[in-house]
Amino acid sequence: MHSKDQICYEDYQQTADWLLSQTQHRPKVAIICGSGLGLLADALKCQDSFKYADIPGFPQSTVQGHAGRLVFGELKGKTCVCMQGRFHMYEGHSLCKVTFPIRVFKLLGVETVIVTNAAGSLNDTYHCGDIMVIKDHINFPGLAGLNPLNGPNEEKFGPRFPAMSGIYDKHLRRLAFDICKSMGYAQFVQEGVYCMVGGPNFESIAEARLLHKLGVDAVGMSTAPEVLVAGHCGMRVFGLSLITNKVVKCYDDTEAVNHESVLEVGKMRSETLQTLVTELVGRMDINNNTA
Ligand SMILES: O=P(O)(O)O[C@@H]1C[C@H](O)[C@@H](CO)O1
Ligand SMILES: Nc1nc2[nH]cnc2c(=O)[nH]1
Repeated sequence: MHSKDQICYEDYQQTADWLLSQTQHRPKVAIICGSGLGLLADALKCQDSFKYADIPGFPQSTVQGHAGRLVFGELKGKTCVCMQGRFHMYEGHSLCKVTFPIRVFKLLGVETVIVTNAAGSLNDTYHCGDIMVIKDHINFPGLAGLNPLNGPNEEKFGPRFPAMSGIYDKHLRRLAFDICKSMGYAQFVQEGVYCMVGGPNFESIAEARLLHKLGVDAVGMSTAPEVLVAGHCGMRVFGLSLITNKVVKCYDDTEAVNHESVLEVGKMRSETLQTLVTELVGRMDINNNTA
């Protein structure tokens, strides 16, 4: 490792080599579980799991609802790796640390990354418990210069100036909608724009109104950095937001969001999300290699 915040190619490689020496699984798909959505990992068969604390070079989860385990296993015969708990900028991690696992996944041979998160809705037609297929994002920290790709570009991963148009794979989005229709989920599945803010505070009313005016459908505190880094190294990206609350936009509204209620809605929808992700992985076009 160079300086505290600078991570070099060999650091990612060391962690990947360690994981490859500890498991026979050779994942093609990585799944990142958002707040309260860690139960997604329970669907994996033939599991090998590792606490983040035991993985050389891995950051640590500090947020309630993020177990801090990396789980390898099979979903519908496809080998996956699942992060039960992600890292957020507001925990004090640098964005290189937040996205460290993504580059490790690339070196493990992962080709598709599925990101999930808990988010508040700005779109008046959305309801608590809705699932939003992410069509695109607005990355506020990124627009302000806080970007995991800052610093010397690591050409072995990708280009200096990666495009982000079409980053959320159209084919997978369409497939997700087909699955939702056939499972009877269509009435609570939406497609929209996710916005990342830094957190850890939830939005003020003026901020909520600003996001609403900008056309944001759902707001959260994660996802965009992981998606940037996955896109930079050529991985296919699919994203889901679980709408855990409506963002307060009215000064007369006395309700206030809290993390506990976010986790509660996560629990309520965990089985549905598990089914959707399992079916999606099952119907994905990937080559499944084993060690
Ligand atoms: O990891 P995600 O983005 O799902 O977590 C969201 C944003 C905050 O970390 C937390 C707020 O309850 O949920
Ligand atoms: N920023 C933000 N993150 C969330 N995560 C879950 N709900 C919310 C919300 O309302 N705002």
